[in-house]
Amino acid sequence: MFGSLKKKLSKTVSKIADKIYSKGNEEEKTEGNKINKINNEKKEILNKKENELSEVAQSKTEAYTKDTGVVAKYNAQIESPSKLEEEIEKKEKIGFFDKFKLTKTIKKVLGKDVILTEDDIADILEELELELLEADVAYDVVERLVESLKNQLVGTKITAKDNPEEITINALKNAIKEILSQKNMDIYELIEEKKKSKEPVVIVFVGINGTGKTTSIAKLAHKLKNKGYSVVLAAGDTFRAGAIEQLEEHAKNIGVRVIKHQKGADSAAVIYDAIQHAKARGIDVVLADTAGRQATNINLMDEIKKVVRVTKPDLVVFVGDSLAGNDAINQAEEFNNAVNIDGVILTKVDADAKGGAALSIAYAIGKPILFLGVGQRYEDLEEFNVDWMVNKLFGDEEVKYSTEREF
Ligand SMILES: Nc1nc2c(ncn2[C@@H]2O[C@H](COP(=O)(O)OP(=O)(O)OP(=O)(O)O)[C@@H](O)[C@H]2O)c(=O)[nH]1
Repeated sequence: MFGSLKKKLSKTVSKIADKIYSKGNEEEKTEGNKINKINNEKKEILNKKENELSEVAQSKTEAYTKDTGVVAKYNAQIESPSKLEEEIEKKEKIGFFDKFKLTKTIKKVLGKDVILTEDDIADILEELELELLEADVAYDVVERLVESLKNQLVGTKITAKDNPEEITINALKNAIKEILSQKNMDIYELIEEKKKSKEPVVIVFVGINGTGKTTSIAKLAHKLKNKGYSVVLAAGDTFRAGAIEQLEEHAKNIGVRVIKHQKGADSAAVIYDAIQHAKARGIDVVLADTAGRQATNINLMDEIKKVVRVTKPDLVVFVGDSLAGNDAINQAEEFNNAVNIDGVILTKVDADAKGGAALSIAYAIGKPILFLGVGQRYEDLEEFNVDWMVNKLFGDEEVKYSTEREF
């Protein structure tokens, strides 16, 4: 899952890390040259001073040949180089502060401290932009991600003790967390809340044809039932041939009831009846299917507005097909404008190598992804949260999903 996105992000990590190392080496190389230069200069000074001193000592010796004590002093100086060096350092005022500066320079040079400039990573970020667009990540999301990466990396000091790969991965993780920072929604909390007032939670599923609404309803019913909640389904897709029978098949497999009318009946009426049924029997959750519709079809969009107006659901969930990439994002925006989506279920993520929709859809409409459809079995519905996504994108394990079909 998210295979190609994962590869693209790890490529960026290694490119930026390489840039940090090479810049550090450059600095180290430059600093290395500086050290050699300083050492050579020092050697020259030492040699010059040594010659000077020996001339002085020579002339002194001549002048004071009588006084051997003095000669011994000068000889002693020439004999002990460290003493000589001290003498020279005093003379050439290398002294403590100069020494410290020298050490400091050496420290900076040896410390490989690196501060990335915008130019250092401009090409890498440009390449990342293209790669993300290729993975169907929405343009605004790509811009936001790259901007965040730049703000975190440019101008920040990276020292020898830092690990450039770690620095870059953390910056990318932060950028992705920023993009997926929509307020999360805990469906179980909502159910517990409504149970207190003996009211069912009503969830209406909307989306275009074939995205996986009916299937996702069945998977969620399966999940809720396993968590001990009672569920009833509303066959609100009275339009598509076979939709009611498909939902009945799922209901039978999972062991829940379906409230249905005949084909062509009013969708809002079916859902309304299912709500009354749930209230009368103290059922916890009503999951309402609706007919798939193109967001561009004004009449069908008016119908879904009526369904929401009449049934007043607790949640309107948009079901998007991750394989549709940017189209899924555009559809989510259209439905959100029409009926104010509360959350998203993104289906067929198991079959979606790109992964761009998962990164973009929540950002595009400012609403959280609630679940991901990851296969064709009833348990193939993953609860979505940011850390889970980040772990999938940067974790080591290769996630393999079963290709079994249960429906
Ligand atoms: N691999 C995979 N297939 C899925 C997933 N979710 C749904 N599908 C398949 O997608 C196809 C369409 O699913 P439906 O639930 O019938 O879609 P729908 O939105 O109800 O379709 P309409 O009733 O036409 O609106 C079916 O073959 C499902 O098995 C998923 O997460 N992974």
